[in-house]
Amino acid sequence: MILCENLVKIYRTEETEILALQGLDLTVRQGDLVGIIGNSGSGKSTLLNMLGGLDKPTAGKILVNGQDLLKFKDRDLVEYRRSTVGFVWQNVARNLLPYLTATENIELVIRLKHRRLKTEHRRWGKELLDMVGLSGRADNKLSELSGGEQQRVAIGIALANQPKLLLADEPTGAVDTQTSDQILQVFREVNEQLGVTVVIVTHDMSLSRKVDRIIAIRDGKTSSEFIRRQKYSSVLDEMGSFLDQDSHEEFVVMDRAGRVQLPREYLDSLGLQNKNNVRVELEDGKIIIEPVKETEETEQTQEK
Ligand SMILES: Nc1ncnc2c1ncn2[C@@H]1O[C@H](COP(=O)(O)OP(=O)(O)OP(=O)(O)O)[C@@H](O)[C@H]1O
Repeated sequence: MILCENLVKIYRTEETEILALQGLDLTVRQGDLVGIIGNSGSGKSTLLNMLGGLDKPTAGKILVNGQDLLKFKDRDLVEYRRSTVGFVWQNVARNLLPYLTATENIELVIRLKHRRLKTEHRRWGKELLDMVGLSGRADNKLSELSGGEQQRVAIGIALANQPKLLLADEPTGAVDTQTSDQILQVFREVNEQLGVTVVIVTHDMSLSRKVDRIIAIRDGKTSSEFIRRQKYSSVLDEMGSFLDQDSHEEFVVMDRAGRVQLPREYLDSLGLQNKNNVRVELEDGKIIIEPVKETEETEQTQEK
C-alpha cells in the first residue's frame, strides 16, 4: 500500500533550509494498522502530508496503492485526496461542521464526491455511524457531542468515500486515556471490517504499545520497527503494560544500500555516538559492530 524510498523533504524559507525528511524508507502492506512514533520535529506530520498528497517531497520515491505520487498533476492529486486517502486530525474542527448533525456531516462528504445522495449512500452513512459506535447519536449536532464522540464522527467522515488508506495525525492528542483506548478500538474495527490500511502518527506511547507494528522515526529517517510478539487481540489483558522488550521486538530498518540506523541507547552505551569508524565483523551468522580501540584510532590519525 505504501512504499517510500529515500524520501527527502526540504522546507526552504528565505533565510534557512530545514531538512524535515532525510532519506526515509517505509513499507506498509495493504490491510496493515501501523503506528508511527517519534519526537517532536522528527518529521511525522511531514511524512503524513506527503502520503496524503497535501505536499510534495523534494526527492525520493513515494508510491501509494501502486500510484506514483511524484508523477501526479494537480488534478490527479485532487482525485487522490478525494478517493484514495482519508484523514483524521487531532483538531476535529478540520473534519467537522459543528452546526450539522453526525449524519449530515458524513452525507456532506459523500455529496461532495457524488453530487446526489442516493439511498445506498444514506445506508452507507448509517452503517459507518454504526461501525464507529454512534448510531444512537446520529441526529445530534456535532456541538452536542463529546470530544471522543466527535472524533468518532471524524473517523466516519474520513471513511465516507471508502478510501484505501486512512491517515491519522495525533487522533487521540486531545482526549483522556480511556477515550483514547476507545478511539484506537474504532480504528482497529474499521481496519478489520473494511480492510482499510491505517497509519496513526502519535506521541502517545500508551497508544502505540497497543498497536502490533510501530515504526519509529528519528531525525527524518525511519530508525526502528517494533513488531508485537503476539497479536494485540490476544493480549488485551496486558493493557496496562508499557511498550517494552517483552511485548515488542525491535527491528532496525536497513535500506537497499545496507545502511542501518542503530538505536541511540546502543550507541550511548558503547560510547559510539560521535565515532566515524567502527569495526564490523561477520561471525557465526551474525554481524558484530565494535568500537575501535583508542590506540588504533590514534594510529589511524597519525597515518592520515
Ligand atoms: N511548512 C513548514 N515550513 C518550514 N518548516 C517546516 C514546515 N513544516 C514542518 N517544518 C519543520 O520540519 C521539521 C519536521 O516537522 P514535523 O511537523 O513533520 O515533525 P513532527 O514529528 O510531526 O513534530 P510534532 O510531533 O511536534 O508534530 C521540523 O523541524 C519543523 O519545524
